[in-house]
This record gives sequence, C-alpha cells and structure tokens, in this order.
Amino acid sequence: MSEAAIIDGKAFAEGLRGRVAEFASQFEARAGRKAGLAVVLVGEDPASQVYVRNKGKQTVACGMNSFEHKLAADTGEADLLALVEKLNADPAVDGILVQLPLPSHMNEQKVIATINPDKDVDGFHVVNVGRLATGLPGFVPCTPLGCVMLLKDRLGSLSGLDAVVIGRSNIVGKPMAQLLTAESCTVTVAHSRTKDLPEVVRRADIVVAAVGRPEMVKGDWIKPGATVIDVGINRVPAAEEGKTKLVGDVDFVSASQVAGAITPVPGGVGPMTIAVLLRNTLVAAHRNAGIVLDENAI
Ligand SMILES: Nc1nc(=O)c2c([nH]1)NC[C@@H]1CN(c3ccc(C(=O)N[C@@H](CCC(=O)O)C(=O)O)cc3)C=[N+]21
Ligand SMILES: [Mg+2]
Repeated sequence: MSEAAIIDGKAFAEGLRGRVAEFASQFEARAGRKAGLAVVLVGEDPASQVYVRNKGKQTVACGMNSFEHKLAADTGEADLLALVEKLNADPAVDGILVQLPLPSHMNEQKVIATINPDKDVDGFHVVNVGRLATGLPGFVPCTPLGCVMLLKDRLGSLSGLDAVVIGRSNIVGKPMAQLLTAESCTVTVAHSRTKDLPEVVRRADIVVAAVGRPEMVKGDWIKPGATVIDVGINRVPAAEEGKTKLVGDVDFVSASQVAGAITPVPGGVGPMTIAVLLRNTLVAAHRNAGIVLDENAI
C-alpha cells in the first residue's frame, strides 16, 4: 500500500492569509480604514494565551487591526457583556471573538448571544447557526470551513461522496455535517454512542475526526484511498520524560498507510482555523462597510 499524500494545511493557510492581505489592503484603500478584529480573553490559561497572541500577530501581518482585551479570570459576567456591547458599537471593530472556554461562572451561550451576529466571525451565534442551516449568507465556524477548503482543494467536487463526521459538537461536528451536505455529500454523523464505529468509518470517502480522543481512529477503519481530515489537537506525554507532544484524533502512522490523503497534526487543520478567522473578519468588514467583495476569490 502506498503512503497517503500529506495535506499541508500550514501551506494552504499561508496562501489564504496572503489573499486576505491583498484584499485587506484594497479594503483599506476604499474604506479609508483598516478592517479590525477584537479578541477577548478571560483568564490566564497558557494555551489560550498562545492562541490569542498568534491570532493577534497574524491579524496585523494581514494588514488588519487587532484589538486584544485581556480580562482577569474573576471578571464578572456583566463586565464581559458590557465589553461585548462596547465592541458591538465600535465602528473600528468588524469581527469579535471571545476565546472559549470561559471560566465556569460565566454563561457562554449568553455571552455569544450578546455578540452582534454581523460581527460574529466565529459563527457561533444562533443567528449564524440558523443562517448556515438554511443556506443564507452569514458566518461559518472557522474550523469546519477550513476543513471544507482543504477537501475541495484536494478533491475538487465533493458531490456524491460518502462522508463520515465523528463528533457532534456545535463548533465542529454539526456545522461540518451541514457544509458537507451543502457540497452534496452523503453525510453520516457518528459519535460516542455510534454502534460499530469502525464499520461506519470504513464506508467513508471522507473522514472528519473531531472527537477529542488522542489517536482513536485506526488505519484499519479507513477505506483505502479515503481522504482523512483530523481536527483533533491533543497534548499527550512524549517518549522523552517530562515532554509533551501534539497528536490528532487519528492514529497517523497506521491511517497514512491506507488513506489517499491525510492532514497532519500539527500543521493541518489548526493553522486553517486562524486563517479562516482572518478571512471571516475581512468578509465582515466589507459587509459592514457596504463594500462589494467577491467572497469566492479569497
Ligand atoms: N472563540 C473561539 N474560537 C476559536 O476558534 C477557538 C477558541 N475560541 N478556543 C480555542 C480553540 C482552539 N483553536 C485553535 C486554533 C489554532 C490552532 C493551531 O494553529 N494549531 C497548530 C499547533 C499549535 C500548537 O503548537 O499548540 C497546529 O495544529 O498546527 C489550534 C487551535 C481555536 N479555538
Ligand atoms: Mg477548533
């Protein structure tokens, strides 16, 4: 069996950021201001701090403004809601991202519901969830949109393909299933209660793993030649004492012996998530400023 092609999400994300940068500079020329993304981080989780810093750096590198708001872990929910309202009203802010998870004393649904749907570049607000479900223009969650971009780049048309999505979260599994349905795939959503998961996965031309279980999907679950998209980002102990490493939800070593193509972790879906966030922000800027943008060109 030949080795799977590696789907280079990092390189694709770089290309996407390049296109975002081009259109961001045209936006600035036409609108007389830069597009802007506000990122709100509550608390000091080290992994979240790294993500937020990377988002900020890449936003600026694309020629957009980055507004970072860091709040203490014990900030009251009312104060966070007041900040979101302020960002909703700020014409320099086109996109708002509140980093999840929030501390347990806050109601995430309530916070997301407060974001203006037209600035909700994560696509988490129920208005955008409804727009995606009904095929209206809105904002699509960054991770699943990035996965579809990688799939279409690799396969061209997805029409008629059997797709299995493992995981049913609001952030990845559910929107992923809707996007694949819109691409005319025959979609199965599998999850922790699915009977004979390996057998279900074996039917799939496209496998999207988003369960958060390190290396759960094995090579002998994969149909030869299938395209495997690994959304998992799990930090696990490395061989060397005291060190850790990142692994996906797919057992890369065995799956890459069988699959036609596969995303690595790191360097696959993760970098796409941030690049799509920047893309969504630029789209938001155009829509909110009433400037026409060919959204398929980016
Ligand atoms: N409101 C909100 N929106 C999010 O989109 C959101 C969030 N909250 N909370 C946290 C998760 C996680 N997330 C990632 C983004 C990029 C990488 C990424 O670039 N990963 C690199 C590796 C990074 C590393 O080395 O740790 C890679 O896979 O190659 C990972 C994870 C966005 N999230
Ligand atoms: Mg994610």
